[in-house]
Amino acid sequence: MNDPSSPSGGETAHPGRLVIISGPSGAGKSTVVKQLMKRCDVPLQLSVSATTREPRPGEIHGRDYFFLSHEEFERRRKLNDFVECKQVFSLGQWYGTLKDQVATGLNAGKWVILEIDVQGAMAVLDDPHYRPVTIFVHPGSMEELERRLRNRGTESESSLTARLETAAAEMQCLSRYQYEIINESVDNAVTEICQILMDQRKTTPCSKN
Ligand SMILES: Nc1nc2c(ncn2[C@@H]2O[C@H](COP(=O)(O)OP(=O)(O)O)[C@@H](O)[C@H]2O)c(=O)[nH]1
Ligand SMILES: Nc1ncnc2c1ncn2[C@@H]1O[C@H](COP(=O)(O)OP(=O)(O)O)[C@@H](O)[C@H]1O
Repeated sequence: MNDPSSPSGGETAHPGRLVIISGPSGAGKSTVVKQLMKRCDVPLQLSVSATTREPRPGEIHGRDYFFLSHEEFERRRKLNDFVECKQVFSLGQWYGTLKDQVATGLNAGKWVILEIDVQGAMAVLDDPHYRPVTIFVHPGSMEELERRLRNRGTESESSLTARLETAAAEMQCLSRYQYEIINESVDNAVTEICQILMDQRKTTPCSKN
């Protein structure tokens, strides 16, 4: 997946860009993005979101999310620290994209990946300041989605139900995205997304430096 248009060893004169990856909880977004970061020859940075939900076993503060109390999240919301923030599920948990994560990446010429829900994606699209590449990832059927969420073993029955209900609504927004990826095989999904980013990079005008 080397980019022949890259002038020298990956360091390019291309400016950074936002890449939104949305899709139902359990679609495989995190799995695909982790592989994408390793395999794709585009300078990527994953934006670490803030959330009020509890960490899952193995999740690390600052790597997977910034895990904040409701009070701290609200304080940062009032300080206008978020590009967008939403209460994603009917479980009362908040999620938000931090401005400093996005700014640091874009200023360094990175393609900054936002793994965010549909409402968050629409909020970013409404802001003329950003021209994100938008990608919707789903597993092909609701039955497969439920199987993946159950196999992951991270959700209570009520959380699982909320995620499946939200998923049905999110699928209605597929047409708002530029690209649809059906994540049947992780390898194929990664290859397809990487190709999209490399193609987009060729058409993104070069910056002055
Ligand atoms: N709007 C918004 N949604 C987010 C953000 N970070 C994560 N999400 C979304 O919140 C939902 C739940 O994420 P999470 O609790 O990690 O569950 P998972 O997607 O099943 O692993 C997913 O749809 C994420 O894409 C964010 O910063 N903003
Ligand atoms: N293509 C795939 N085929 C089968 N299982 C998958 C695939 N992609 C991801 N998974 C599994 O599905 C579950 C949900 O994936 P995850 O990356 O956590 O989804 P999301 O970030 O969209 O919530 C995980 O257990 C993961 O290992």
